[in-house]
Amino acid sequence: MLIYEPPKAALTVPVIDLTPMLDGDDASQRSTAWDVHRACRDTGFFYIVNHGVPADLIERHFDWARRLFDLPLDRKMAIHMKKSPSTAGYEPVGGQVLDSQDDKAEAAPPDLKESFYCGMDLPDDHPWAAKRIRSFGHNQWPVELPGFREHMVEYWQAMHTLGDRLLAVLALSLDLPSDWFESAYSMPSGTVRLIKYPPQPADARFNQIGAGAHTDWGGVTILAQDSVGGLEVRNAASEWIEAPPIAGSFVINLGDLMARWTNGIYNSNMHRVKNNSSGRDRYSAPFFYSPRPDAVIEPVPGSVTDAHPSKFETCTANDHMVEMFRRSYGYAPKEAAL
Ligand SMILES: O=C(O)CCC(=O)C(=O)O
Ligand SMILES: [Fe+2]
Repeated sequence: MLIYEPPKAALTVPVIDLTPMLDGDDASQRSTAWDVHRACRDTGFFYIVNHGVPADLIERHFDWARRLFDLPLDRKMAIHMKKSPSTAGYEPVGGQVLDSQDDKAEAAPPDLKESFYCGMDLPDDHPWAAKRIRSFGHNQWPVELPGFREHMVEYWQAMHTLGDRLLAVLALSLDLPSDWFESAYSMPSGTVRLIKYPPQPADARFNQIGAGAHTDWGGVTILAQDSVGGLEVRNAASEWIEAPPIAGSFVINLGDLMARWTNGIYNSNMHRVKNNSSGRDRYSAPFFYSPRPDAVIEPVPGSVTDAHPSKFETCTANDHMVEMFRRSYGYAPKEAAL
């Protein structure tokens, strides 16, 4: 368990304008890629603006999140994530211990958040849904909220498009062709998550906060946060700093698989959430964009040298994600073989 200490207020998470990736020339794309390179080596976090996702889609996303979490608890429990073979659905408060990466350390208290997951919306008999892997089908929708499913599918698609744009700039930032990640992201694992954090309660347990310190497990995370604040990130000097809300932005951070892919040159950094506001719930909406489950994660060309030998064992994307899920939720979904 990592003991909570208050963060510094320095804004060192850079803001990167994605305009060149939408309609820029080669030189402006390379310059953006270089900004991304520096951010990924340093904190592994950056904000993006001018990303091409309409503001009203993001606004509607938060409206649906509020409507979902406002449902009575028994209605939300009716779609508990344990009922889905792909773990899609509702996670009640206390359902996850995000500060669980080091499974030999003293156990941390559970997170003070509730959440909802949905993955790629597939029919149950689709070959990937039949494998019962996280993020592929078996979504559970709240019957009380007509239109919720259609919205989530629309948001999923928008994140998929933006995710591909980010992978292109990440590839360029590593001196690779812009389509380098494409084959690993055919039939990708994409998960929309909605999260609600109540204000930090006075009677919380020792070191208990909204989301305990953790790294993300997959490829790239695209996070929309509301105006409340509370996201904190560990910087290159291992100090905690705030990543405050910036209107119209997404926070981008790299997950463990991207760190493995780059042999640790890029950082999948620790972050955590504490809602210090008085009386305001905080809502956030990450999209986890990860390679296809059977993608073998080996260091990209140029990332292993004599001076920088290979740091990680080769694994499949799914091996790592399942293990991290098990550590934080205390169970592993029963999957078919890949
Ligand atoms: O709510 C946030 O700002 C971050 C959430 C997060 O880190 C996660 O879901 O992995
Ligand atoms: Fe996270």
